[in-house]
Amino acid sequence: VTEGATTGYGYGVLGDYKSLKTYSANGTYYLYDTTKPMSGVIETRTANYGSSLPGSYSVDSNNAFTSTSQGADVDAHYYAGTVYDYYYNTHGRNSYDNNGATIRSTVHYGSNYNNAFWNGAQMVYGDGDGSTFDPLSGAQDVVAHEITHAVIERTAGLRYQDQSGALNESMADVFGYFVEPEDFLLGEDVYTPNKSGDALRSLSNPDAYGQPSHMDDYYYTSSDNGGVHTNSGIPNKAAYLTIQSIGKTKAEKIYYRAMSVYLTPTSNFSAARSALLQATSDLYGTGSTYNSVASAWSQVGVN
Ligand SMILES: O=C(NO)[C@]12CC[C@H](CC1)C2
Ligand SMILES: [Ca+2]
Ligand SMILES: [Zn+2]
Repeated sequence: VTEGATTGYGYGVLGDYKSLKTYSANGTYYLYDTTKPMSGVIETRTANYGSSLPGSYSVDSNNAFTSTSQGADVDAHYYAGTVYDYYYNTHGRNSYDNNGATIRSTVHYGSNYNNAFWNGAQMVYGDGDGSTFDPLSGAQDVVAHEITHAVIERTAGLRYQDQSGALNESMADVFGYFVEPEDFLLGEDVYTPNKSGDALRSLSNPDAYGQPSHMDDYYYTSSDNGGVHTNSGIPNKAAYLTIQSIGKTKAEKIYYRAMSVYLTPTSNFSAARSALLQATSDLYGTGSTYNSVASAWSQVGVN
């Protein structure tokens, strides 16, 4: 009986063909990728529309994950692999813990669940209700957003409340862009499947989706941990302005260094500006690049 790493294929949430790193044992194929230079693996599971985690392995009898219900599994697995590759190839980081930890994802969580989250140990994705969301693993920027929450937990540890919480959200969105830089939108591939041209958030125009893009419009609220998904618009806009002025290649190095070296659990927006400027100085000195970062944060009212 053959056992070991295999290559299968499947169709993602949007019906797109994807090659998959699978594992074969006892005539069953698993979404279980052993090919990365990590001590762990990339594994994808299903909660089978329930809420107990981690659920059972996503399997297939012939290594062809082609049924409609397998789209969420296919994309969670494939995009987890691309996000792993991004952090390893671009920043030399080996998984979210920088020690090759297994990246575990569970899809088909709950019923018509319009959300996704990192629960401290793994990724969890709902299928959406087909109106607000398609299965959420169908968006590479969402998968990158979630895995970045895990990275943040192991680095800056930004407390999920008020300004540090909004920074946490913003860093997750910004790395969602760095991984999927085709637009400055977040979640557009799975958000409102029956409506085109919209998204969950925009880095370039936070205001288009009800987020502030300047400190003057900071939203003081007790809900959503102090509006973490609203006030993230302010650092998101600063990131957009930074990327537009110095380019993605420099920006992602600055953001990764700030996240992994300088930010702390209680960093607020002003501390983020300082962390990013310190990272910029470390990497590129205090010339035009430095001035561009400073200007971006001044333009959103953070000094
Ligand atoms: O921003 C988020 N979590 O903090 C979202 C909400 C919908 C997408 C999946 C998870 C992004
Ligand atoms: Ca996007
Ligand atoms: Zn988030």
